[in-house]
Amino acid sequence: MIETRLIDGKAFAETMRARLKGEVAAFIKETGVTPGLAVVLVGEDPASAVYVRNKGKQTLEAGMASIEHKLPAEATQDEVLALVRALNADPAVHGILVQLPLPGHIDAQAVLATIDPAKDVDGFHVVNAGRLAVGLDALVPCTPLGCVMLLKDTLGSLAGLEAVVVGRSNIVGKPLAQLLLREDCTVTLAHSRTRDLPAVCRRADILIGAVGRPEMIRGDWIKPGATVIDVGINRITGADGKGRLVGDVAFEEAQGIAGAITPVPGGVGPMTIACLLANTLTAARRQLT
Ligand SMILES: Nc1nc2c(c(=O)[nH]1)N[C@@H](CN(C=O)c1ccc(C(=O)N[C@@H](CCC(=O)O)C(=O)O)cc1)CN2
Repeated sequence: MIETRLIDGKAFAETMRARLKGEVAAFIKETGVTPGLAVVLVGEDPASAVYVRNKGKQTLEAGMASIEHKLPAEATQDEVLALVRALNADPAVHGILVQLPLPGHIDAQAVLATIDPAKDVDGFHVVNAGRLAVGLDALVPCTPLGCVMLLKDTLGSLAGLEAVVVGRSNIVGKPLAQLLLREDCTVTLAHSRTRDLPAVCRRADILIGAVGRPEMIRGDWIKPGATVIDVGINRITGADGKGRLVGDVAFEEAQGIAGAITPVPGGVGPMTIACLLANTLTAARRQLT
């Protein structure tokens, strides 16, 4: 029986944030400029409100400036676009993030396309997605970046490994596939229409669940010894009537089969904000040179 190792994203992210704090202080000393991150929240989605609050808190703890803009759920598309344009023009703002999901009446693609690519610390603008795809320097989406950091910390070189990413979203699946290609993995991007998904997953040395379906990936879909990264954060009600968070992978079933696995919570999630802070410092550096 394999002893499954836990990949502690929470501890990794804490170490990363402590290192960043030192780098931010050195940057401020050298340039006299404090990196600024502006976060835009539209509406009252409770989970989004928590993420935005945590982003603001961790931005300040890292020694950067945090600028929060909260718009009501009824805000119009023009109002959101006008705010993004004002942030593009503000020299004190080096990173801009519009919290997703946006209310249904707002065209998220149009909003993301309005963010200055140099300030696009989420890496969602088509310019950054395109630059990543062709191997140029880009601001890279935070969750996929965090996944690759955890993988490299766990496995060392990823070259030649079979990676299967389950989920083809623009914010996780597609950029993660690009990043894994950049690490010389052989990448399969699987999705809801993939034929015989369990068999495809069983080929993976690296298996990534990024599909947003609670515990869809079962223990017997995992190749013995594989490294499993669970991006899913699903709120479910347990048999006891209490709410809890589960990932896209059946965590208990994976024990004794996977070589290593990220938990939910405490795995990939904390890496998202740590990578956002790293991207903000990168964006500030690039804007000053
Ligand atoms: N503009 C963006 N919107 C969204 C992104 C994003 O990267 N950019 N990602 C998610 C939400 N998100 C950050 O925004 C995020 C999700 C989860 C966590 C996290 O630390 N999760 C904890 C559990 C927290 C909980 O109890 O709910 C964990 O996994 O341990 C941080 C950030 C969608 N929107």
